Amino acid sequence: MGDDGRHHHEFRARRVDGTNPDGLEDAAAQSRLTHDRMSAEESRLFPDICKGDIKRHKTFLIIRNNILRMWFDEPRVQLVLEKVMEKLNQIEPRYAAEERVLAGKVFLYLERYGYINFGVFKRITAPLGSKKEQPRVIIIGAGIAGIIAARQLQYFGFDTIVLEGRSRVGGRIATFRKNGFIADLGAMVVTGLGGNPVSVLQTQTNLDLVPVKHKCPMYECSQNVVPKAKDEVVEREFNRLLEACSYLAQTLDEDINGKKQPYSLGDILEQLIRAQEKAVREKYLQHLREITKMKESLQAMLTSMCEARNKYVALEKEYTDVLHVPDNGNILEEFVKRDVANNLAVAKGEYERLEEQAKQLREQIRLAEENPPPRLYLSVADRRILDWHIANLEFANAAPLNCLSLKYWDQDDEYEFTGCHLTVRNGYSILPLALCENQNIKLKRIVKKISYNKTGVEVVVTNTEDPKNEVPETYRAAAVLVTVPLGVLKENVIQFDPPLLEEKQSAIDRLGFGNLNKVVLCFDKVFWDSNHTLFAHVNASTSSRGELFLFWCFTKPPVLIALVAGDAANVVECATDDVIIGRTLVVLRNIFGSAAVPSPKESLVTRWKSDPFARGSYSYVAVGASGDDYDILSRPVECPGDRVPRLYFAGEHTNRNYPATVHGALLSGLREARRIADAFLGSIYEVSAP
Ligand SMILES: Cc1cc2nc3c(=O)[nH]c(=O)nc-3n(C[C@H](O)[C@H](O)[C@H](O)COP(=O)(O)OP(=O)(O)OC[C@H]3O[C@@H](n4cnc5c(N)ncnc54)[C@H](O)[C@@H]3O)c2cc1C
Repeated sequence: MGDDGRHHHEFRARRVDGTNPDGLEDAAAQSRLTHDRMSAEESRLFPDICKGDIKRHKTFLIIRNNILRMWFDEPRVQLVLEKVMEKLNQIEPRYAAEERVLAGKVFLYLERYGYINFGVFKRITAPLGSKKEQPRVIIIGAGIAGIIAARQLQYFGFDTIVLEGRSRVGGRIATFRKNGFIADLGAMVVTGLGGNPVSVLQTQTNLDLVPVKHKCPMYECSQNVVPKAKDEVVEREFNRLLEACSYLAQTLDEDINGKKQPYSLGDILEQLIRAQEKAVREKYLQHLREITKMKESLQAMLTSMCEARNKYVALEKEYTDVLHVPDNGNILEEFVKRDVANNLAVAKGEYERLEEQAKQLREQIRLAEENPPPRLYLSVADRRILDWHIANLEFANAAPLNCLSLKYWDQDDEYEFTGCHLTVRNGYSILPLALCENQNIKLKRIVKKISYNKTGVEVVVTNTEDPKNEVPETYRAAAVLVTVPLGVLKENVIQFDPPLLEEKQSAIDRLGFGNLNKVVLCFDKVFWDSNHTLFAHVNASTSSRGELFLFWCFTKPPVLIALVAGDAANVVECATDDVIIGRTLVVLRNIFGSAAVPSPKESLVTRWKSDPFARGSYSYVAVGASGDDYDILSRPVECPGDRVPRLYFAGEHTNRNYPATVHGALLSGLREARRIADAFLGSIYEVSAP
């Protein structure tokens, strides 16, 4: 998941800004495709076009980009092939039968892959799939991945049933609504709309998105506001440290004595901080040593000056004496006189030279003493601010930095969407609720066992509709799509028969599943600065850095959402609501004054780790894991000798490029719906190579 808007990764994806006049480039970029190049997936699906002449290649891209643009023009209505053909006819009336066939295939490909006709849109035609009898697919979990997959499969003509353990849909999209107050307890931020499939769903469902304002005042434990300049200096230092970590991630040899020894981001960051502290101390000591040396030189110089002065005084006396000797024209006496005068001039010159040198050295000592290098790398106050930035990163990754893989923690960075981060003012749950319409969803069905073989799948659940009489139920289908969170897979609460292969099980064990909690406080009036969407709270110690470190306030009714990240997120799991809410009010009263902060009208504390249907917040690349593990988790499972896989996996933890996010979960659902359709309906769009 992304950051809070305080510090930003560089956007590397193409900006979707509507500057190209025909909108084709934007349409491709919005679909995470390049307008003038076939993707790897397209090259695989259309080998004859990919290897064929440039003209065919161009035709493919024109058709593809135009279809995408037509979809983005009106995503509330199903885009049908007839309309596409009509449009293409206007653009290029000379298209021959060959191009028309191609257009049909491109259309089916875009639809099957979830580039068009996904989400909540008005249906115009019957399903476009094959005419064969449609098989049944069981989807486990009514989170965003499960619901979009079910919806898509239903659109393709499958008979779907969603089994959900909770009494509500949405999974980790969960909105608290009471007495007009709204607060998102799970996902809350849309990390840019450029390239994001959520932008289509926004249009379809009227999600009210508001940009996160970048300005974020930072309060110390007391009422003091951290000066902006100070915050900026420490933030720059934090980014410098991260850059150094990134450099070390590329260069550090993880092979120690022939044994793989992966590093964590946190360990290396702390080592760098310690190295900087040592370097700064070293530099300061060196400075003191240099001053001592200069002072010793000055001392030696003063001794020499003293000697020179004695010599000079003695010569002066000698000279006065020789001057008093009467001039009797004796050449020798004249010679002695001149010799003494000469020596006197030399001695005087030597004394003056030393005097000048001593003056310069004194000046050097003064300057050095007045401009010492810093004694410390970070003052106590600086370290607290740095810890705040670390907590912010721990929030984004839902894990303490010492759990994150140094090498791969940011492996998905290059897929970051463009545009500012936004929050959902009317509550994110609007999205899953809209997607659930006309879906066959069974709530309060806790899946206990999944058996699969060449004939199909069997899913055993506990029906908890009546808590006094929980009954087992069995569902059968041709295939099953498992979208339960990684945390649930890690707990082995679902028994797989036959058990999952070692490769998948070890990827489940390796990938991390973090924690992040929120404290929601609803008030009858605003007492914070309503010009800001966020304000930061700097904790007193490194160990408590993630505790209530950031407050969000963006809904109309006065609601504050405080974040608890890093190690502090797990502390929340074992404390009572009274303790946590009391602690949050103390923090707020320290910042705004006791009189200003009333008692909340409503309050709530999340405990995602203790939630049996989540077991944490979202996935991260743990020490020892890598992006490959997301791919392994996404692979379907085939029974030996079977024609199609029966067991499929979706969810944020199966999306290598977009993990830990709503859009990642959404894209994984679209991906698996396509995979199941390909397996059971056939790959209708494939063009055989010439
Ligand atoms: C606190 C928090 C903040 C977040 N913030 C953001 C954010 O700002 N932006 C963002 O993009 N993402 C954010 N995320 C991540 C985002 O919410 C998830 O990545 C996404 O919602 C996951 O969707 P999913 O369908 O993969 O899983 P889920 O939504 O977890 O769906 C899985 C479903 O499976 C069900 N289930 C579990 N076990 C069983 C069982 N045994 N039987 C039957 N059903 C079962 C669950 O009840 C659940 O409904 C946040 C998550 C959390 C927890």
